[in-house]
Amino acid sequence: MHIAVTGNIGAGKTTLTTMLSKHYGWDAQFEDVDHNPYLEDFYADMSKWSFALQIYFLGSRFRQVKEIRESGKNIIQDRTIYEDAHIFAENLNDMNLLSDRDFNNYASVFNLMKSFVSAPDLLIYLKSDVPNLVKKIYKRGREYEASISIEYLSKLNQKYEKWISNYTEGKLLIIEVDDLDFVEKPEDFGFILEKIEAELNGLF
Ligand SMILES: Nc1ncnc2c1ncn2[C@@H]1O[C@H](COP(=O)(O)OP(=O)(O)O)[C@@H](O)[C@H]1O
Ligand SMILES: Nc1ncnc2c1ncn2[C@H]1C[C@H](O)[C@@H](COP(=O)(O)O)O1
Repeated sequence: MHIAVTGNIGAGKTTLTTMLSKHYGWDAQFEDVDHNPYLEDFYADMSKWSFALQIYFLGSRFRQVKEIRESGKNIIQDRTIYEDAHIFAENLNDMNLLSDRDFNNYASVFNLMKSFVSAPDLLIYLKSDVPNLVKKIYKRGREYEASISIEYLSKLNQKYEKWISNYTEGKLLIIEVDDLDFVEKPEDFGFILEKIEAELNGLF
């Protein structure tokens, strides 16, 4: 079984992925953040580094897709390859931080890869508004993310809403996380588990 957690920066994907992996004993796949050779430079100069970062994330995410296909294990994944293309790369192009030429080049590689990508059995979308995302990014305290603007997060949130409203590739569970504290409150985590189990009824 393949479950993926999706959502904007700071929504709580890594936290929930870790908790679900421990709770169910599933293997977890995380994003390539700490050893990412471009992320810090990207936040210092988005226009200069956007193409290199997108290619890096695309390769790293495709490696995960391959692993999921080959492993045969139950896997929970922190963010999907769809988000790189349909949320981040598209948004950078909209904001003129990724040129049309580079975006088209990127999109043609992504479209080739897409035929090898299977949708997760369940996609869990953590929906959060921008002030709450800002609070959680601040709480996490990665220095290079201090430059993330409200405008950038708002545009990403708009892209997420559009993408999720058109998502038909598989089962989808939307969780509004702003009034939940699944880190500190076991009942909030229990609420999420109930929703997941209702969606996966029969697969467990
Ligand atoms: N529902 C929540 N309630 C309280 N704190 C949360 C919640 N979700 C995430 N956090 C905190 O917010 C920060 C960002 O969460 P993280 O899981 O890294 O987000 P993401 O992986 O989506 O970027 C972390 O410090 C985490 O502990
Ligand atoms: N495809 C991407 N383009 C730009 N930035 C990206 C992409 N994928 C992830 N990121 C950034 C956003 C955050 O700063 C870190 C980690 O993501 P998070 O949502 O906090 O787990 O990488």
